[in-house]
Amino acid sequence: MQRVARLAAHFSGGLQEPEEGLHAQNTSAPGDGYNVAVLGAAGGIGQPLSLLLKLSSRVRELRLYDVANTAGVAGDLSHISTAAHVTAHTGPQQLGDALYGAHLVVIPAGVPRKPGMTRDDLFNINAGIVRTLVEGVARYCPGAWLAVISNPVNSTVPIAAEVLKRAGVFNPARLFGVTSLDVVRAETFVAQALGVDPAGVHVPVIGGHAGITILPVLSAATPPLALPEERQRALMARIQDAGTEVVQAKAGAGSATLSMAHAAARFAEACLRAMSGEAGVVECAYVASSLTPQPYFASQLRLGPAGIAEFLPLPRLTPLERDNYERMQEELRTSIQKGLDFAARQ
Ligand SMILES: NC(=O)C1=CN([C@@H]2O[C@H](COP(=O)(O)OP(=O)(O)OC[C@H]3O[C@@H](n4cnc5c(N)ncnc54)[C@H](O)[C@@H]3O)[C@@H](O)[C@H]2O)C=CC1
Ligand SMILES: O=C([O-])CC(=O)C(=O)O
Repeated sequence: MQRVARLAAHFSGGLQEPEEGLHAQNTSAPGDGYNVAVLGAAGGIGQPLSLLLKLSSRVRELRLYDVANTAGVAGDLSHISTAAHVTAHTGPQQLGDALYGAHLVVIPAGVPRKPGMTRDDLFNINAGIVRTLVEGVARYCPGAWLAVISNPVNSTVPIAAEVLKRAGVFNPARLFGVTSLDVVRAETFVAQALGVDPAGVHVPVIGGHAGITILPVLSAATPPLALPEERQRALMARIQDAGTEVVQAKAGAGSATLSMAHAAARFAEACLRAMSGEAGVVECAYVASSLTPQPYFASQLRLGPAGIAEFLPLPRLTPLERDNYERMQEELRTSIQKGLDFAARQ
């Protein structure tokens, strides 16, 4: 706790611009792996995500943070014979130790949907959780890459950005809303339609992470997909409603956790590969963007050692996709503004 006490004392006057040395503490690229913190690690997503990260040879330290039950999850995972060293951190007093020196922070903390709810119905609880955790990121690991899973992603990412801006440490190249599950689902359902192995399928998904803001660009799928328009519509709707499909199947016991853990682990691994200098890492994520009229938008990104290295141009859209793109604008704008308004009130 000593190192955190020192930092906490440094910032005791509130969130201030950290010293140059603090920015530097988590921007190096060590040869022996990276420190990854999972905030919300004891939850439905957090546990299987932490398991998958424990299996990654790129992870040096796996810091598990939650408000309860972290010790049990960490003790359990720590018996797995892989190199990643697992530590447990419970409650706000231990957030600093979980975050200090982290290269990548993944946030699945927050409440999930029940049947009949929209993702936006989670805003009132999750907005505050994300704000508090990102204040910790700003304070203890301001240079870390930050991947936000907590819903509603369309609003929680703008909140995270505002918190980081207020602390003077916002780096738009390193803040991501995780939309990989939409890509994973699109790949799965397109592979089923094509009758091929999903491993060889690629589908960009752009926009946001709720309902019609999820736009799978089926016309840009590889291998190409030639479906009548009615089947295309049905496939788009299935991908857009896939989260709800799981919420209903779980009947009150939560939302997607296992597929989400896989998707988040895939995204985290891509971040670590890019950090370590691997070329050609491309992922979709919801980020601060100037590709469209909305200040946040999910699109294909080339990741490099310092974060987003390039925004790939949006794929050419068919009239059906263009119509969906136009219809999503108002919902995306409203969700982003809701996040900005929340952050401004604090
Ligand atoms: N981006 C995406 O594609 C997806 C996002 N989600 C979202 O992920 C979030 C988590 O879902 P689940 O893991 O299923 O929920 P869960 O309820 O099973 O787990 C959430 C965990 O967060 C912890 N938590 C609550 N407040 C916290 C705080 N202040 N600090 C640290 N930890 C805290 C809880 O103790 C719990 O362990 C939900 O908001 C859900 O909507 C879920 C699936 C896909
Ligand atoms: O649907 C939900 O509430 C969880 C989620 O974001 C998803 O599964 O895509």
